[in-house]
Amino acid sequence: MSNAVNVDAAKARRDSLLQRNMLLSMRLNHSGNKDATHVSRLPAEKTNTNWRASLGLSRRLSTKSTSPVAKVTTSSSVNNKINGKRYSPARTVPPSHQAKLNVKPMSLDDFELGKKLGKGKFGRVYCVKHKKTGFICAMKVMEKQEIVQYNVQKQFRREVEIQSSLNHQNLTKLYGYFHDEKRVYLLMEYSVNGELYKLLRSRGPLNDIYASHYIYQVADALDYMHQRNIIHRDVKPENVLIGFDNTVKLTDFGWSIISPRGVKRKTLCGTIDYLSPELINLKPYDDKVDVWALGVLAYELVTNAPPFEEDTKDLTCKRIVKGDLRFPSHVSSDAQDLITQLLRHNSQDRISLRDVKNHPWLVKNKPFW
Ligand SMILES: Nc1ncnc2c1ncn2[C@@H]1O[C@H](COP(=O)(O)OP(=O)(O)OP(=O)(O)O)[C@@H](O)[C@H]1O
Repeated sequence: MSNAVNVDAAKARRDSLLQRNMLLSMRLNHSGNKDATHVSRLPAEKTNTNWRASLGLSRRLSTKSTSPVAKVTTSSSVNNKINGKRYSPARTVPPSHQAKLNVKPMSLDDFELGKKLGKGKFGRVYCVKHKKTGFICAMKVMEKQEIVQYNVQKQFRREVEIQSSLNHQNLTKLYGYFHDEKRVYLLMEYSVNGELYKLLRSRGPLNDIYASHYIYQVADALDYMHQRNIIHRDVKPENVLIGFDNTVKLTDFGWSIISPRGVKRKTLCGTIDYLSPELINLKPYDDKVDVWALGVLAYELVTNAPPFEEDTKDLTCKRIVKGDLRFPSHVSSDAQDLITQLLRHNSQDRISLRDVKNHPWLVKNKPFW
């Protein structure tokens, strides 16, 4: 079998949506969990909805003078309060102001299309150049019809709102979006070296210097998100992109959720190999599911395979719940110590993200990053 076929097969196994639905149907067969049902609604009934209204996205644009690409905003604020303040990721510029600012809405004509960077479930991603300024970014192109057909308007809207509200060096920035009759275009920060997943498949396992550097950055990004009461819920190497100088960017906020502290959630999500015991057991959960996933990621970086991988998903789930964690002998004792502290069965016993950043495995390797 060729390497490409191997990579595709491995990737298919890890496909979040398929796994979620598979696990969900396993679950529904014996538990009928109400909170999980929304992830199984594929494909949807709706096809001729007013797509913009149904996505909750505005046609209006706003500008930010510091960015060469006009900042585009969503019309609706998220109906959540964080620490007593209303969470409003992006403001809408009233039409009257736009007239005064003479803002011209962006369109595809403003960009020169470059290399295709990849293809996701709901679109293709290209490297593009903003013609007027030469600004390079990644453009995700999605068919409106597919968004509505697969009933992912809500997920898409939340992804846009959350991603545009985040500003951290290790999170892929969303600069803005625009649309035409058929498609929606998202403009994002471009990561030149692609997915960590592909790097692992071609060059893994990574040595402690690279692995600890990547784990530090993802921990810092998650810490930033959790401080804003946002849980990522889909941390895995496919969702970590690599930029220049080994800077990594956590990406794909399709399963991210705003979850005020103290409020536990129940929706099932994530990729099987990265699911925490509380998710598998359908227990209420909080941001500690990301801490668990960080432990799985650290293990995968230093061994090239997730810690509980088995031939069937059922067996994988059983090993996760049992906490059957074993290390190959080449994994350093410091790495083992951190991973063990991240992969504690009881979520409250897991190491905090702040302590992750001060763990000896990271501190000792830091001078070599
Ligand atoms: N900002 C970016 N910079 C560089 N490459 C990117 C960027 N965003 C996406 N890509 C590449 O494009 C591919 C497709 O990305 P996309 O976000 O559409 O889908 P995905 O993450 O594979 O999966 P999903 O459909 O589950 O969201 C990715 O696998 C990645 O290689």
